[in-house]
Amino acid sequence: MSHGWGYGRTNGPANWVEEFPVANGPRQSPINIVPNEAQYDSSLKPLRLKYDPSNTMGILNNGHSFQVEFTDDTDSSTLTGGPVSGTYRLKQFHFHWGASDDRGSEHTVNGIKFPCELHLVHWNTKYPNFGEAASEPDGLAVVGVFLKIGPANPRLQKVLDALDAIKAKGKETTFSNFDAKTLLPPSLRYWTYEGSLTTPPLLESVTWIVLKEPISVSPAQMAIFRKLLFTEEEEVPYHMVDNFRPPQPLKGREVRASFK
Ligand SMILES: NCCOCCOCCNC(=O)c1ccc(S(N)(=O)=O)cc1
Ligand SMILES: [Zn+2]
Repeated sequence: MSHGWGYGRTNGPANWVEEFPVANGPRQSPINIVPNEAQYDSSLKPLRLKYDPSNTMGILNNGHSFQVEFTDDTDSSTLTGGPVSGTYRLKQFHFHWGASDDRGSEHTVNGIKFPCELHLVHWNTKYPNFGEAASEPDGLAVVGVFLKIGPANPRLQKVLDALDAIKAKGKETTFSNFDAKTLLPPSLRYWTYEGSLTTPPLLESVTWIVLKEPISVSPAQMAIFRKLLFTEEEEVPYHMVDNFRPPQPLKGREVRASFK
């Protein structure tokens, strides 16, 4: 690709393989989840998410999405249980969304796209830091949460209210004391499979944990996501929309369910 990767016609998901050949690898993400083909695994443990709001560091527009970042120098915000062994620390959460409510999620369920998908990114503390963990097959665990059109979500609104300050690529602002648990649905029932980062470098280091129950987002709230820009302040502005990779081949992988 002549310029950095993105979601455009010349630098989007179909082009990523040119610079990142792992794009055609055996454990790429996202995938289409077919609930009837998921194997219930009674040995899967309940997911344990413990998030400390005081770990919230800030919020950043990185030109591909926006992310809320957490300090990860202690075990105060962690994922344990579920399909993983050991302790994984929360590093950031971010979203993927569409230009309209008919698309936007990365994972799909029976081919159904949701308007938005939340990713809570955690790294395995058996490795010294996120960067090292990201290149290990058991290095990362990402919790995916679907957002479905419905009533406005007041907990999500706290995040959306910060977006005015980070409209352009590279902008970041203070954001503190946010409890990421408030973005989770009541049920933590999940599907899990071995996959990858869904953006370059597409590293095959992610244990995916996709929650079955969506959280709500209103059309007006979706419009706020779409005011963000892929571009820097002085550039010709392009709205940050359709920043999702489509589902990738399963290549024989098993998708397990934590529920019957
Ligand atoms: N710099 C040393 C190696 O860095 C590891 C690669 O990470 C580069 C930044 N990308 C991410 O952190 C990153 C994190 C999560 C997801 S996703 N959408 O799969 O949840 C995609 C990308
Ligand atoms: Zn993501």
